[in-house]
Amino acid sequence: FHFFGLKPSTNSIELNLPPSPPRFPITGNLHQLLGTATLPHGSLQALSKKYGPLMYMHLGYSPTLVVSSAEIAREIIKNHDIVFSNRPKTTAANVFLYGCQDIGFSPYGEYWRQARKTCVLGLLSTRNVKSLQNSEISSASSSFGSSRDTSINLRGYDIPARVTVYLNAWAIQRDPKVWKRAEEFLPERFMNNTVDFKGQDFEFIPFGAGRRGCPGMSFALAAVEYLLTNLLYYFDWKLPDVAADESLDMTEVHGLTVHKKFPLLLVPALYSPKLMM
Ligand code: HEM
Repeated sequence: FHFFGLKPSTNSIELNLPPSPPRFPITGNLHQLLGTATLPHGSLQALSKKYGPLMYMHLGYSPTLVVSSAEIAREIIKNHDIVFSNRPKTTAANVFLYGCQDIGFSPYGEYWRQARKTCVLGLLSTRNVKSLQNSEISSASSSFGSSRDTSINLRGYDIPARVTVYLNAWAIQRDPKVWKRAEEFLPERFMNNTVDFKGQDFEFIPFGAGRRGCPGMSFALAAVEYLLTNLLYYFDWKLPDVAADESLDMTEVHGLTVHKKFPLLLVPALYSPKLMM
C-alpha cells in the first residue's frame, strides 16, 4: 500500500515500531538485500548505518527485526532470552529436517529442551569433551531466531509477537565503536583483551549466546585446536604462487554460512627433522 501512497494500516499507527527503510507492497524490503553489489549481511550493515542498530523490515511477508549492535544483541539474548528463544518456521527446514526434529530449527518447547539436554549430557558437555581429549586428542593439541507469542517493549519501541530476528554478527564484529581497524586480520587484538567468544561478551559472538547458543562449542574448539595444532606443528604453509602473498582473494559468497569464494590453496612443507627434535 505504501506504493500507492495510502496510509499505513491502523496497526502500524498504534505501534511504535523501530525505524524501517521504505518498502514495496509484496516484496517488502527484499530489493534492498538482493540484487545489490554487497551480500545480505553487508547490505544490512549499510542500512543500519542509516536507520540505526535496531531496524524493523519486511522480507517478503516476514516481519523481521535486524540487530546490528552489541548492546541490543545483549538486550535480546540476555534480558529477553525467553521471548526470543524460538526459531522461524521455514519450509526448507520442515522438509529437510523431518518436521524440524533436529535441535537447531526445532521450535522452543519440551521436545527441543529434551533433545538438547540429551545431546549435551551424552556427548557435547565440557566434561565429556575433556574425557575424549584425554584418551584421543592429548597426542597433540549470526543467527537467527524468532520471537514467541508475546509482544514486548525494547528501548520503548513496540516489538510485535512472532517476528524473525536477525543478529548481524558480521556487522557487530566489525563495529568501529568496538573494534579498531576491524577489517584487518589482527589476531593479536584478542591478547590483553577481556572480550571472550563464549557468549558473555556480545561484541564477539561466533557461537551465538543464551538459550539457543551453540551447544557444540567445547566439542568444536577441541576439534579445531587438535586439527590446527597438528597442521601448524608439523608443516610450514606457503601459497603456491609467491606473488599471491600480497593479493589473496578474500571475496565472500553467501550460503548456509558465508565462506570464501575461492578456496584457500596452500602447499605444506615438512619441518626439518632438526627442528622437530
Ligand atoms: C567452529 C564450529 C562451530 C561454530 C562457529 C558454531 C556456531 C553456532 C552458532 C552461531 C549457532 C546459533 C546460535 C544462536 O542461534 O544463538 C549454533 C547453533 C548450534 N550448534 Fe554450533 N557451531 C559450531 C560447531 C558445532 C558442533 C561441533 C556442534 C555439534 C556437534 C554444533 C551444534 C549446534 C546445535 C545443535 C545448534 C542449535 C542450538 C539450538 O538451537 O538450541 N555446533 N552453532
